[in-house]
Amino acid sequence: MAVFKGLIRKYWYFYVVLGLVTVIDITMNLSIAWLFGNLTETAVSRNTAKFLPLLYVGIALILIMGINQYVNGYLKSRVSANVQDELRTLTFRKMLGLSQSYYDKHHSGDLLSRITTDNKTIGGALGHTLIELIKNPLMALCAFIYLVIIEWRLALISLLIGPAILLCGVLLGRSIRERSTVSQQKWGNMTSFVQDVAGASMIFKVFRLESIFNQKFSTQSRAVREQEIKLGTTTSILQSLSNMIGFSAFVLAITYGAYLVANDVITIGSLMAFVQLMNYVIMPFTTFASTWGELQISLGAADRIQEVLKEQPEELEQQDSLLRSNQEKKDVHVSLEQIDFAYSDRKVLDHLSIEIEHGKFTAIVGASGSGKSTLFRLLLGFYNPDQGDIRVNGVSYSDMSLHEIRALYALVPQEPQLFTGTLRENILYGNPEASEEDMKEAVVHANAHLFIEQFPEGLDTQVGEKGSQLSGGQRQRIAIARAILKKAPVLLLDEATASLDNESEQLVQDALRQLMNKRTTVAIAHRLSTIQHADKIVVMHEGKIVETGTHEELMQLCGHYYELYRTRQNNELIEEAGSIA
Ligand SMILES: Nc1ncnc2c1ncn2[C@@H]1O[C@H](COP(=O)(O)OP(=O)(O)OP(=O)(O)O)[C@@H](O)[C@H]1O
Repeated sequence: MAVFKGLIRKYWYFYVVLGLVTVIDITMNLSIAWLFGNLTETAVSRNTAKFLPLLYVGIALILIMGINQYVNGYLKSRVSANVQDELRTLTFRKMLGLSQSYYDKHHSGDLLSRITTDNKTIGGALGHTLIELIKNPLMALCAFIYLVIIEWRLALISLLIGPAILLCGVLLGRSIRERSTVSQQKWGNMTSFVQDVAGASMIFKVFRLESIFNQKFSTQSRAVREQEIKLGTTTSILQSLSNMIGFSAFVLAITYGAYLVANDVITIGSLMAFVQLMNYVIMPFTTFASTWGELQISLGAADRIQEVLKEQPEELEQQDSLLRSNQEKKDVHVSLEQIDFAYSDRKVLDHLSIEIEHGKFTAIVGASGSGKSTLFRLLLGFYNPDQGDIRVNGVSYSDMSLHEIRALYALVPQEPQLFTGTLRENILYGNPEASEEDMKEAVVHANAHLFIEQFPEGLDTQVGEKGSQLSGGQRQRIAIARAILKKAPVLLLDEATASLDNESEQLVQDALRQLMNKRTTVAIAHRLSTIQHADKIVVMHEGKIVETGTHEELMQLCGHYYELYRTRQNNELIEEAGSIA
């Protein structure tokens, strides 16, 4: 509801004009009823002189009605488009500010369906349904007053239908809203599934998952269908009850009207005007069912958008940051002190302490699931430690804003994560204000110029969805160029070369060496051959640090690192032999 109220307040002036247009519309409708009555009276009294003036009045009424309806339609679609734009932008902005834990728990497809389908429903409601809900009772009231003037006994019959139809609406409205919310949730699940599958075409083709996915999709689509049928059933019951009540009142009133004409209580002209007016009284009530249903559906959609809007965003800015005033950001020393961290109740990091020294290369190694990526997530401020502290040049993360924390790092993730658009756009995401020279320098340092020069459109080449039109090594080098351009004091590398062949790896390694040169670097490494020259290697095991030292020191210990090194070296040799063969 809060979503609705805010938007109505914002576009109040549209609603005022629409209110005026509605009043003109009602006046025109009542005038048509008056015209019918008069024309009939003229015909009965054979007063042909009145025909022409009445015809002119009719033409004028039709013209005014036409213009008014155009203004009405235009304003409604404008409100609807404005509301949708506003809400979409608001939800998207909110989405960008959501915490990492929100993204961990919610599927992106569900967010997509809220921003698109739910948003459209709300736009329709605020542009159309709401006006109808105001116009219809007003129309019924005015027509009713006119009816009272013509014949109060007939008017009383029409009065019966209002409360009866409203009662049905109230009784069935809640069920419509609930069913539509469930239906939208199921739509969200289905959209998420389609998004997953469409983004993994190579996997479903290679693993021949077509029939399994077909089955899964059919199940989800059926679930949507069944929910929509349930929703349709309830709205149809409401619709048919309203129609039955409305038409019963109509038949009753016409019969009684005919009786009054037969007994010369009212004229035939009054009966004609009455029939028209009765339509205006009944129609709002019969259409009330569908408009009320639409409103309930849009309230369900508003609930789903409200759920996102009321999520607590990350606080990116913070007043009085100690780091800003204290330190020269380029010389960064990061200390992780006795960090404990758990996802829900599963402890992942246990009393973890690491010193990330300025200008040094720190490598993190350890078995899969030992908590290396989680450590990065904490460094980037995606999660707060449950215990312990992270300090930058002695300043605690709790005294820094998230903007400042994230400004400290450039990240080359394991999956390069490019965005649809050109190479240039993707590289500039590292620093949108960078000059053309800086960008080109970053491209050269990342060894990306070697392949970009071969593309006819150079930096303006489209990369495709998530960079699908580039090779793995090319994507990595674009991600490295993006990281170089950020010129952040600390570089985080997450197994950046793990999935590449030897040639690509060599190019990427060269690029990384450029990037790491004299820069504080933390790298998660699977290929231990790439970190032998690291200033410090931290070995993690089940969330704890079990060894720290240089490659030589750790090899002499003959402990975890030694074992890891031997196992991985064997694997790398096997891989190399495989690639040579
Ligand atoms: N968002 C999450 N919610 C709940 N548990 C998670 C989440 N992310 C990771 N985990 C769990 O935390 C543990 C550590 O995961 P993490 O990704 O940090 O390990 P890792 O050392 O980087 O592994 P790998 O080398 O395989 O990438 C794992 O047991 C994993 O299942």
